[in-house]
Amino acid sequence: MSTSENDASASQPIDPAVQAELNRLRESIDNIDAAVVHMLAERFKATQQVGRLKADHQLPPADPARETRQITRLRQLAQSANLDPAFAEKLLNFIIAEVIRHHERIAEEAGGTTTSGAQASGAQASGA
Ligand SMILES: C=C(O[C@@H]1C=C(C(=O)O)C=C[C@H]1O)C(=O)O
Repeated sequence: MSTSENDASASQPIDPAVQAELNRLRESIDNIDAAVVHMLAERFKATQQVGRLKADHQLPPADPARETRQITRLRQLAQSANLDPAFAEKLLNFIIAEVIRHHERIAEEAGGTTTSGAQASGAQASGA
């Protein structure tokens, strides 16, 4: 899509008031995106520690019962925040699948088992 009518920068100038509003909203989006990145980084720091703890004590990388509780809770939070619960569930499954990969790698490096259990891939299979 090189010269599309959908490309605002390629069409006629934008009304300055509209441009100002767009800029204001985009600043807010940029701040939110930065917060999401920082919060995810903190979450992964915590999950890496969980991964090391599990590897040290020969616990499996995935905990499907915990995942089920989290998904239930997150769907409820999403609903009360007017966010699509299905989207919230997909996002959490996507993140958890990555965490489990990290835990498997940590266990492998520690010389432990890589089996994460039948439901461990449930996070991946159910939409991530
Ligand atoms: C972080 C953990 O390990 C895995 C990852 C989870 C997560 O990212 O929230 C939840 C459950 C586990 O499958 C944990 O057991 O708490």
